[in-house]
Amino acid sequence: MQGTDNTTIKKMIDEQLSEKRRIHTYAVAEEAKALANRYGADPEKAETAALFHDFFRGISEQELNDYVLQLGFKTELLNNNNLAHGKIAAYMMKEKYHITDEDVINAVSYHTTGRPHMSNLEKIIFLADAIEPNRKYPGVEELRKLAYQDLDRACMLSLERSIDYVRSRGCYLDEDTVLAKDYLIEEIKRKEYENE
Ligand SMILES: Nc1ncnc2c1ncn2[C@@H]1O[C@H](COP(=O)(O)OP(=O)(O)O)[C@@H](O)[C@H]1O
Repeated sequence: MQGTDNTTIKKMIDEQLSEKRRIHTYAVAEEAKALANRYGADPEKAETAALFHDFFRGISEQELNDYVLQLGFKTELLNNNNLAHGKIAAYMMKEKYHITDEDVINAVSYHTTGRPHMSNLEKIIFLADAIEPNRKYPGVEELRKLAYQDLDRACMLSLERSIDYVRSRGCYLDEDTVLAKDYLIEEIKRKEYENE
């Protein structure tokens, strides 16, 4: 794959990320590789996307807002690192680290929200982030199990939970998650129909 190699990215992680984020990042990378092997995706690409997914999670609010404005992201991303960090990482992967693989870049860009028509790699990164072994929240075990049984249904479950969680907190809900869920409902129905 073109661009900065995974060994170099790991050195950057060791030097620049906090211990907690480093542990989470490496755990997502291991989980993503395992899911890639399970579903026939490329483990090296899965690792690259996982290594970058939270690389810009720790930037200051000022820096975050500068990126959002400079890059022309929607204003809802201002002061919203939950939604902005993946988009910023995706941009920096291309511009600074010369990663050219669009699937890897999209997997990072949409790892928080999901989106309709997600590729297998996008689904894998979305789920690996949600189920890596350090994650502890009600229902995580059910999702862990489902992730290795049915990629689409596992994504659906996690998307539904994200929507409920964000709504319950009264926060801005990015529509990509709702659109991703609606898309998967139809996709699951379509696959069932084809298999009948
Ligand atoms: N559609 C959405 N709109 C707003 N917030 C969301 C949406 N989807 C997820 N979130 C929230 O974004 C936060 C960050 O999630 P995530 O990117 O998975 O964490 P991290 O990248 O740090 O591992 C979570 O608290 C989640 O509830």
